[in-house]
Amino acid sequence: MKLGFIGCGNMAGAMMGGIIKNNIFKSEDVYGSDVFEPSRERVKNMYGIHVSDNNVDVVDAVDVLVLAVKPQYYESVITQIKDHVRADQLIITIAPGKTLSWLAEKFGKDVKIVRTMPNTPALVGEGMTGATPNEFVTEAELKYVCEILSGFSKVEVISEKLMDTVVAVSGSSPAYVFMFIEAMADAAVEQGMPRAQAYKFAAQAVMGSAKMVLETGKHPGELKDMVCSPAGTTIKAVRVLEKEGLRSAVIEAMDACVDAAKGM
Ligand SMILES: NC(=O)C1=CN([C@@H]2O[C@H](COP(=O)(O)OP(=O)(O)OC[C@H]3O[C@@H](n4cnc5c(N)ncnc54)[C@H](O)[C@@H]3O)[C@@H](O)[C@H]2O)C=CC1
Ligand SMILES: O=C(O)[C@@H]1CCC=N1
Repeated sequence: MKLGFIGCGNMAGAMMGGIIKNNIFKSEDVYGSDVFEPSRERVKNMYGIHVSDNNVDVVDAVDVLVLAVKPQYYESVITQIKDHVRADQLIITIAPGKTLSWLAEKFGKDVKIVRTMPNTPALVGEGMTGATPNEFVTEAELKYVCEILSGFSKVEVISEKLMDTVVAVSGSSPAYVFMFIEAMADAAVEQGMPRAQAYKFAAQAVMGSAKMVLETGKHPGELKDMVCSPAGTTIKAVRVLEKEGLRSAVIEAMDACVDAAKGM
């Protein structure tokens, strides 16, 4: 089997890395096309894949095709490739807002599509992906696509109506987490800690906390309570975070993210 990417930017690169490292595909079986030469050179040098400036070359060469361009280029790319897409090919999309019905209309024929939303922690093998198939994808094909996605992430098959939520809670959320880490590190630097060390402390605390949620199965509130000693340091910080509206800020930010996804 051969895998192709149209668009070889940040997200495609992160996906390729995990897929090749975990031997889901060998580099000689991975193809990528991009209009921008530095993008092509980057993935060629990093992963040793075949690259081309012609999207149709990639469509013709592969069994599974990932559309990894920005949402605003989806329509022109689909127009360019639709006559070359074969009925037995699997198409994976990664753009927010591009629904299965929108995609079906643009392809104008029966095409097997799995709509997904990955995230950039794929780059370090810790991605999270939501996936939803259209009616032409068999159970075995969906399982196969999930195996590919597992090369760089955990995978959940979800109903399409939750896809905009997945954009907010995992597609975009690494950006909010990076801001949180940056803010904690700024505070530590203010207190006198060297910056590199501050990032290490803050990032490891976030990673360990996330692992506790995933591995203990305990409610996040219970885990928070375990940190808050009576009359201790943490509860003072928690009080300020509540006063400054941390929860509300996060919820409003994610509502804005969902609205933006719906508008694409
Ligand atoms: N960056 C992220 O965290 C995530 C991105 N996505 C989605 O992944 C897709 C790609 O995003 P990024 O990788 O971040 O963007 P990017 O800008 O890093 O990469 C897109 C690539 O597509 C190329 N390109 C543009 N027009 C093209 C065309 N007509 N034919 C071939 N290549 C073309 C560009 O030269 C660029 O290298 C988008 O739909 C985005 O919404 C999804 C989840 C997370
Ligand atoms: O910001 C964006 O539009 C893309 C989709 C999810 C993450 N990045």
